Amino acid sequence: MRTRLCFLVPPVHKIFYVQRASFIMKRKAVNASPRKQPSKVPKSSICSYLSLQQKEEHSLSDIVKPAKENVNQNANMTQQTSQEDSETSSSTSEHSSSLVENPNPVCEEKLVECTFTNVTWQGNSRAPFRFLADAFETMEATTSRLALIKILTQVFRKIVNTTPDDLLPCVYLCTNTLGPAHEGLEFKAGEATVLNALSSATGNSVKVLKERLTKLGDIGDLAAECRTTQQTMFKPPSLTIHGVYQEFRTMANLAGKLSTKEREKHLQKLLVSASSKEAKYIARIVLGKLRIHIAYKTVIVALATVFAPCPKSDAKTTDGMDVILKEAAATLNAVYSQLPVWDRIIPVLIQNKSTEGLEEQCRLTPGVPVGPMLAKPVKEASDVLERFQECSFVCEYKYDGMRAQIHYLTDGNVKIFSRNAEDDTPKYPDIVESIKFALSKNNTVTSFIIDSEVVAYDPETNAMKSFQELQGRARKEVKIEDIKVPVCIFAFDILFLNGESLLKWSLKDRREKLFDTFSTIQGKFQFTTSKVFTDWEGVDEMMDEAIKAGCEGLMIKALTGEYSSYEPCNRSQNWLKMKKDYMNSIGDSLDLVPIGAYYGRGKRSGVFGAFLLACYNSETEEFQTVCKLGTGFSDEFLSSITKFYKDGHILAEPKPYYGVSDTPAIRPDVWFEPCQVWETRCADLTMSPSHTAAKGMLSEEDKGVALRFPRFIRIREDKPVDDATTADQIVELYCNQKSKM
Ligand SMILES: Nc1ncnc2c1ncn2[C@@H]1O[C@H](COP(=O)(O)OP(=O)(O)OP(=O)(O)O)[C@@H](O)[C@H]1O
Repeated sequence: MRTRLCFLVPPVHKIFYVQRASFIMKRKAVNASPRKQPSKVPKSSICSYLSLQQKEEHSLSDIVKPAKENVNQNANMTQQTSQEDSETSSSTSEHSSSLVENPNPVCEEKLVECTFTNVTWQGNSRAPFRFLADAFETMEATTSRLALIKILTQVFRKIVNTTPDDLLPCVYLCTNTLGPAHEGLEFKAGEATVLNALSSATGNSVKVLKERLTKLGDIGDLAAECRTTQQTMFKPPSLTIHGVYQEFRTMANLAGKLSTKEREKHLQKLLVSASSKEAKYIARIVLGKLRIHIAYKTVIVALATVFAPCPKSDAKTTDGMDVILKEAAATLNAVYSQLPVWDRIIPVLIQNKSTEGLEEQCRLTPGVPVGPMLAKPVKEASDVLERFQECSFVCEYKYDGMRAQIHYLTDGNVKIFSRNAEDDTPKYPDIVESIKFALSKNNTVTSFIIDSEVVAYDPETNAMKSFQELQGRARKEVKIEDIKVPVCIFAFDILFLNGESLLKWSLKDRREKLFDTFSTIQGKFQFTTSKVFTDWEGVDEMMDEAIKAGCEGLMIKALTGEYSSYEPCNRSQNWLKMKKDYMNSIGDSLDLVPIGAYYGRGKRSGVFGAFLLACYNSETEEFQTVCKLGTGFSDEFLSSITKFYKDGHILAEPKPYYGVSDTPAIRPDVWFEPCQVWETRCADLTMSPSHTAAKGMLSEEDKGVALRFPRFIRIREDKPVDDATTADQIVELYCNQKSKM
């Protein structure tokens, strides 16, 4: 993917290395400064682990150093990270002539020591949580991606070698999740629950704890501090990885009036048994703020390293291993994007002792949402034609609604999943009904997965309604008779039919299958309006028609050939999106997170008048500022948003993971919790000394990127904050814009 990017935008290749260099510098700065590490942001979408090749392409051989070398490394790995980073590019050639050992412990059948801890255990007991807490502590102090992968690989390898049953809970705890996204199991505990539990476990009053928390700024540090001062009469039983995970699941499953109190008791029990370090990470996990800098992609690479197939003896060179590791990571990546359920994948890995055979055993399954394919923005005909010169392409209306992946299960059940794998079925009983009608003439269908956009629709005028209308629809346990905002499904793809995955089929064949399988029902179930093209003739007219019909623009997709398969979770050039509004601007809107606000004056006095917006840097896990936003708001919006933030989303201090410059004009009057994503449009992007977005990733290293003439469009309720526009995307938009000037 990166290669394609480099091809289209040559400077980006350089940017990547500038980025790495600046990252090393930043690492040094972090070591030198007392400023806290950026913390993990809440809830990752299932897409966030992708683009593996983008940044790890040249790094895998570094992980495959001989085990002995790993063991002898200085235990304080964190101090070495910047050096390791700078050595990375030469590591392949350094080792290419020597034989390397396979990192797969199952192949080599030997125990591998961990450099970050001396905690050990036997195969007949459970893995101690202390082991994981040691790993978390080391990872927290590490920002080098390679070092993080190494530590995590050691963690997984050690567990696979001793108590493989602990691998599944370990993976969930490392990703700060309790189960697959579509199960929707959440911790359901806020700061108050943790403070109450800490108070009961340590004897400190909640008031004292709160005051201390304001000083420390981190609930984990508070929990660790409390444990250090707490004396216990009897030594409580040690915590295990499995035990902690099970306790968390029990807490999450509690429901009803007394559940909050019950949850506190469970948490108290854990905290009483925890050491200082364990308490720190327990408190953080419960609040979804683990702060160990790992995303799904790190987990995938680490697991792939542990379960890479054994090399044939002639492939035991670093280069040979590099290929094996990349393939293993690609396999695991592909499997996870089709079946994002560790409970299904990890037992197969353990049983097969390899990633081999995984694709056959872990397949796309109706009932489990697939990571949706995403699109890249384009703004000119030449971009499209350059991409699709060898094949015909289809233009479809880009509807302004919400993504819906609709599954039909063999037991006749229908499930509807959002873009973030949330189960939206209770929200759309009308869609369930429409699907059954659309299928009614075809009794050969036993199961399917289709991709579609749900749009608010007026059945009387047969017109589409705005996205805002759709957002106004009730969300929970909706009854058909209560529905006030009818919707129409616009189906555009089919991924699975009657037990067979169609992902690898060409879009042309998938569309034929889609049209053959379903009957349309006006205003309830329709196919996207689409036309096939081989050149630009007629595309502009179609764009005008789409806008007139109330759509955002066009989606442009390859019909045949290598670019036409369905790529779960991938935002590639295989799908292009073109929005009329942006054709004269940067090509796309941005989804940004408000992290602060400025009090309004004059007409806006009494409400916030402007906001400080940030993009998300997934590498450093920081929110980096990109503009002050003061236009595009209605008076009602400003009143309601002011109320929303004042009702419990204002912070006393900026989060340690907010990247904000010292420019006084940028400092907001109040800081916000990062809890919303706002779609924002702008005229163009410019380098700025006042903003920090993508700072160090472009040629002017001391400047960030800023939006010029930003304008608020709407709140993106379907996006979690770590799904906001990333610093990488900002760089790409900036470079695309520059190359067109
Ligand atoms: N015909 C269509 N084909 C595919 N996606 C469509 C279509 N019509 C509307 N969409 C919507 O457009 C989105 C594709 O744009 P993109 O992949 O960039 O998602 P996004 O980040 O949510 O961006 P955007 O803000 O443009 O919706 C899809 O997620 C889907 O919800």
